[in-house]
Amino acid sequence: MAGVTGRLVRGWCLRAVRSSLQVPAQLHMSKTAMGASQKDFESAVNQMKLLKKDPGNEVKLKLYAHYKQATEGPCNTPKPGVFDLINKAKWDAWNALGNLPKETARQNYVDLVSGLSSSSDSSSQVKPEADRKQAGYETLVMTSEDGITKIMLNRPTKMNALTTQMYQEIMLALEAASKDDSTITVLTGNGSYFSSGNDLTNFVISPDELEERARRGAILLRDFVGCFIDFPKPLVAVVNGPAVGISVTILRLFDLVYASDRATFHTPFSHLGQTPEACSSYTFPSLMGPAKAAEMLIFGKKLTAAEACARGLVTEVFPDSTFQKEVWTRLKAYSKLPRNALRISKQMIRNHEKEKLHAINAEESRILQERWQSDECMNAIMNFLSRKAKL
Ligand SMILES: CCCCC/C=C/CC(=O)SCCNC(=O)CCNC(=O)[C@H](O)C(C)(C)COP(=O)(O)OP(=O)(O)OC[C@H]1O[C@@H](n2cnc3c(N)ncnc32)[C@H](O)[C@@H]1OP(=O)(O)O
Repeated sequence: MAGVTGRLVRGWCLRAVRSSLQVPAQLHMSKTAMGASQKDFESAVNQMKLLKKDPGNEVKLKLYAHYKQATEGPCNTPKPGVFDLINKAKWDAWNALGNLPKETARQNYVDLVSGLSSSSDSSSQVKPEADRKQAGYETLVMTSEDGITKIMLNRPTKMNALTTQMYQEIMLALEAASKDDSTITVLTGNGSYFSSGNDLTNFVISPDELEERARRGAILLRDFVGCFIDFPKPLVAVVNGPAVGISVTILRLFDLVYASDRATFHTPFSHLGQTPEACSSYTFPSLMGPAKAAEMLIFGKKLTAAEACARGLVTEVFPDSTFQKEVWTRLKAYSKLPRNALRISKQMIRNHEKEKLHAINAEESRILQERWQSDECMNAIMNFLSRKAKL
């Protein structure tokens, strides 16, 4: 199951697969001449319920298809509509099995689950060390050293695209950083990107869930941005590579923005049928003037690091080859400055517009809640997922 179908199902949670894999009570417990018995099959289904690690969407689709084939035979239900992405992916997977005999499907299902269980057993043997390092975060690496708390986005293979879980973990990390004894808090990215912005698979949902998910998304967005507006200590963005969408607009809520000369700054909201967030509809025009803000926020012009610096969005640009060394040397020196003075000065600079920013944040989130339900937005997401268009 490669390409488009694989992509269409991201965001489909393990719980949903587990529930679609429940064993009907009337199944018999007889051993067949061919491979796995009904009992083996049922115990594989039960094992799936205990699986701790998400096996990924391609495997989940395979499991779903083989479960359906094993219990109901060949797919003979109507094909779901084109916008019903998840059910269509599931239907495609089942339908692709054609006339595969039930017994073979059952055996394949048992083999798949047994492969998953042994790999999750072996990974659990090496896990404790990794867990300690991550201190409870799955999508971030958080460290505190030399008076600096560093929050590193850690999905390098997905260009640090921000999943729902990631927004929540960043909020928790900021809350912890605001209370720890560090002087400065840093946000950066692992790998080649700072972040490619909102993970577009956050939008992979069935049509009947759209309204509720848009409502919850708007609340999450408002709370997420609110954490940056209220953050009490100096907050620094170490922009190690390209930044897209909300990872650009949020930068104006940081106190320092250091960028590698490899970084670019791109806000393709209109291309996605969406509108600005993170208070950028107010902060960008006030920072760079309405004409330059329009070029970015309405027309999606991608800026180089030097251009972003000239527009006041970036504090300073460093050559990529010396970026990490220069930035961390600078930050370590800053972190030795008197902690309370830094904190109070930050609050004096920021407090003037805090209330206004919260109001703008609420309004932008409300508008986006509507946008996410629009055809323009849906079509743009479909294009990305099917890779007809790259931004
Ligand atoms: C609570 C909700 C709040 C919502 C707030 C709203 C925010 C608005 C925004 O942030 S708008 C911006 C959204 N982001 C984008 O539109 C970027 C989309 N991604 C791309 O255009 C490209 O991936 C790229 C230019 C960032 C990188 O291109 P490149 O060719 O170098 O790499 P790949 O495309 O092959 O990417 C590698 C894998 O990473 C996946 N991926 C990258 N970015 C995203 C993303 N934003 N959402 C989902 N997935 C992303 C990509 O699909 C590849 O995965 P694969 O290897 O499994 O195919």
